[in-house]
Amino acid sequence: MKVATGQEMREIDRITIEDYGIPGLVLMERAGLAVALKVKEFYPDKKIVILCGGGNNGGDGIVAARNLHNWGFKVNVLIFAKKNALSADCNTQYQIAKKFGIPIEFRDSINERDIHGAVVIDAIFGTGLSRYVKGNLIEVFAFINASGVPVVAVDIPSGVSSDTGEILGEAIMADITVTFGLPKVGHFLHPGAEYSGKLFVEDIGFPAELICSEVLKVNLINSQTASSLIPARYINSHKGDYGHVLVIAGSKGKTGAALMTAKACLRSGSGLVTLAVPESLANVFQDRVTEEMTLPLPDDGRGVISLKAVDVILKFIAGKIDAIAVGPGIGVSSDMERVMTELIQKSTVPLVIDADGINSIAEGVPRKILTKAKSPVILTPHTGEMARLLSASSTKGQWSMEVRKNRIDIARAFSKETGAYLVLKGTPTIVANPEGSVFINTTGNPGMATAGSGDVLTGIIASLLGQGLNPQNASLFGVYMHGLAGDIAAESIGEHSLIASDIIGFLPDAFLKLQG
Ligand SMILES: NC(=O)C1=CN([C@@H]2O[C@H](COP(=O)(O)OP(=O)(O)OC[C@H]3O[C@@H](n4cnc5c(N)ncnc54)[C@H](O)[C@@H]3O)[C@@H](O)[C@H]2O)[C@@H](O)CC1
Ligand SMILES: [K+]
Repeated sequence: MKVATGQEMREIDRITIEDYGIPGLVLMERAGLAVALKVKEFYPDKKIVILCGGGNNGGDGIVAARNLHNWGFKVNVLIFAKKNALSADCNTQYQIAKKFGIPIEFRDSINERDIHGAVVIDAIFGTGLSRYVKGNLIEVFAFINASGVPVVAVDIPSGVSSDTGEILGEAIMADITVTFGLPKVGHFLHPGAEYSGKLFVEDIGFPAELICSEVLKVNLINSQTASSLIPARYINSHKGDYGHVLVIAGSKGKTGAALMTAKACLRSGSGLVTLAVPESLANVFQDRVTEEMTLPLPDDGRGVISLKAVDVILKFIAGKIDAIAVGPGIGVSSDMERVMTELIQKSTVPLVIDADGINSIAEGVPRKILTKAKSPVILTPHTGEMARLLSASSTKGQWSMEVRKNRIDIARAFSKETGAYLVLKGTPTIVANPEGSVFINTTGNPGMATAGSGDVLTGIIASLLGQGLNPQNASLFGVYMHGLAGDIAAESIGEHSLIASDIIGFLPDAFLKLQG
């Protein structure tokens, strides 16, 4: 499913009205009706207070009020705008609502009596929010939030930026948001996602070719996306048909990361997994692996692989390996930086680069090297690693803030610049491809913020690459399944106790759930 920015949605509104000839008032009728129906479904016996702005979001609110009034609900409309400053369509709805005898007041404040025992419909600002909320509206929004009344937001909670999910000054916290045509980016990025509550996307008649248009570059990764990407299993097949993944991971003190990456590969369907580890630790691994094979790599004597490992790896992968995962727990050294430089330029199979693999690039390899990659590369940084990739160390703090605030733009720009696919882990995880499209994941929970969670994701994505999914699909399906397994784990054992091996443990349930 596509996701729109505020500006894209306004353009869809405009084309629908001007080029297709559907009047704005018709769209507004359907929008307001959709909201009223949701209110009736969720709050059938309540008094309803509709807070409206003077724009078209307010117009939707007045239509909702009229329908609810017509169905016998007790409704009150409070308009937070000047009477002479209503948009044309909002004013039309205001005039109609007056004829229906609906109580309407123009206000600049609100009190306990207004909302006591009521459900509030928030129709103050929608996609037209263009600046910080100021003055008395700050108090109105804060008062609604503190009151604890149920809130249904029209299109997007007032005060939330449709483009970034930022709170512009203050915002109303909704239990339910009813949006139209397409979800907006601000519904999924934080804190907008928390403010939106449960989201419903209602069809109000926008032309399908507009809301499915390739011009829209932000997409959602949901169960439909994932269902369409499940790698096939064939009756007449053998392990060689499901890919052989080489996991290059682990160093002294960080053996668990390597093992989890390899295990996640196997649990995601790989036919064969070889774990390449520093040779001084080979015995440690030998004792702990079960289904995996091991490949000892020359190391520097301190349990971190040395530059000589490159030749061993390149020789090993020739004609035998389908994908490589490199980085979990591997350590950072000047040799590792050179190993990464060589691998990126010489690997004949796709690479998933994570953790210390990313840190090595950030520390000592100009990221330009990624444009010289011989095979597709997927990077899977978390916020801190992304900041490191983008910054000189002196500006790391500033970049961390930037990555937190601007996840979509940062991911998109990096992928376009380097030609690498980017999986920017976080809440939510964003996938970006070099053509400028981005994908927002919808699974996952705070319980997954735990050591090793990223190593598991790396293993899943590498496994999918090995099974023949292209880098984009392996990333999309991988992040969805990782989050789904985490969600099932959280349902079963709670978020607090969730550890990374639980995510691996619940991968089978995730596959079963997706397959219905
Ligand atoms: N014809 C259309 O374009 C349709 C629009 N729809 C609804 O209309 C909404 C968009 O309508 P509008 O573009 O009129 O915009 P809004 O109704 O979201 O708000 C615009 C008004 O708020 C003012 N404003 C913006 N930020 C402010 C701030 N921080 N403080 C004070 N005032 C501020 C603007 O100057 C403008 O007067 C959508 O979210 C949706 O609910 C739907 O009815 C479907 C059709
Ligand atoms: K709103």
